[in-house]
Amino acid sequence: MKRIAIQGMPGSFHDIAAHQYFEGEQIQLICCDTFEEVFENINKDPTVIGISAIENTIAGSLLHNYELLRDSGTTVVGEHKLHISHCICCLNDDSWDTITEVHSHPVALMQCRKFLARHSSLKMVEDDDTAGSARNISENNSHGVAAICSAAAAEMYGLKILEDHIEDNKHNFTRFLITCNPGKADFMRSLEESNKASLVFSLPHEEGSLSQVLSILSFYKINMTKIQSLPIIGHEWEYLFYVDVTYGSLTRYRQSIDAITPLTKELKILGEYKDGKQCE
Ligand SMILES: O=C(O)C(=O)C[C@]1(C(=O)O)C=C[C@@H](O)C=C1
Repeated sequence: MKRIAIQGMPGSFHDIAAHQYFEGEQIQLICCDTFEEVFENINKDPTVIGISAIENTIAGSLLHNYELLRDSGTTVVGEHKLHISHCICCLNDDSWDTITEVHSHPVALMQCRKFLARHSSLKMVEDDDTAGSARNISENNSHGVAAICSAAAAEMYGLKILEDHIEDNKHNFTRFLITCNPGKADFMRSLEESNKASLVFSLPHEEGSLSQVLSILSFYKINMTKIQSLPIIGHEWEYLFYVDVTYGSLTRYRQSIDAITPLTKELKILGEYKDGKQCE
């Protein structure tokens, strides 16, 4: 039985992602309130696997999770891309006329900005996760409160769906990273089958330093799929670059890493894994 730490309750999108990624396997969820707790669980017990959202196609990157990933010393061993669709739901005896508040995870609220602008009289309240918002309404019999969550979570907690598919764009996907203790990585994925890597490095403040790194990656036929810069706290105007690359040849990828290492500072490989398919 695999033990999977997620941020959120049963019925959250992390729960859905965990069950899809480990389809056909017996899993036990460790439901955490925060992403910090997810990484703490992996560090406390090396058999625990973590799943953390890292970016969404409407709301953008979950920047703090990049930092947590780097600082935790855990390794990325996989990814999962999940189609996200939200509904707004409430108690059975509530309706559009009686609800005054809407609760959800901040990233979920961001994905429904246009919908919420059309319902500007609703007070928005940020919560730990989408399913937790639904569960609270149900458990506390919260009249006048609605939740934004998946239709599955609405059903799980016995709530009535007022409107479905309320996200700003139907092409709404969240990418989740599967992380574990570095010593367990080889049990979780085969390096030979890997075709994607996540790296982080900083660069000297010199002309063309980033473009040199990118040129080398291109020379080795390494495709950069994402670049995210984040400030280095305490070093004003200096940045860490989080880069995702895909490759057809592990050898060429390794050669490219050897070639860029002297041009970068603090280069760290966060994980080498197989790219994830987009799932409904
Ligand atoms: O609240 C949930 O259901 C979650 O799983 C969290 C989360 C996130 O962290 O981005 C996951 C996927 C969606 O993008 C919205 C929220």
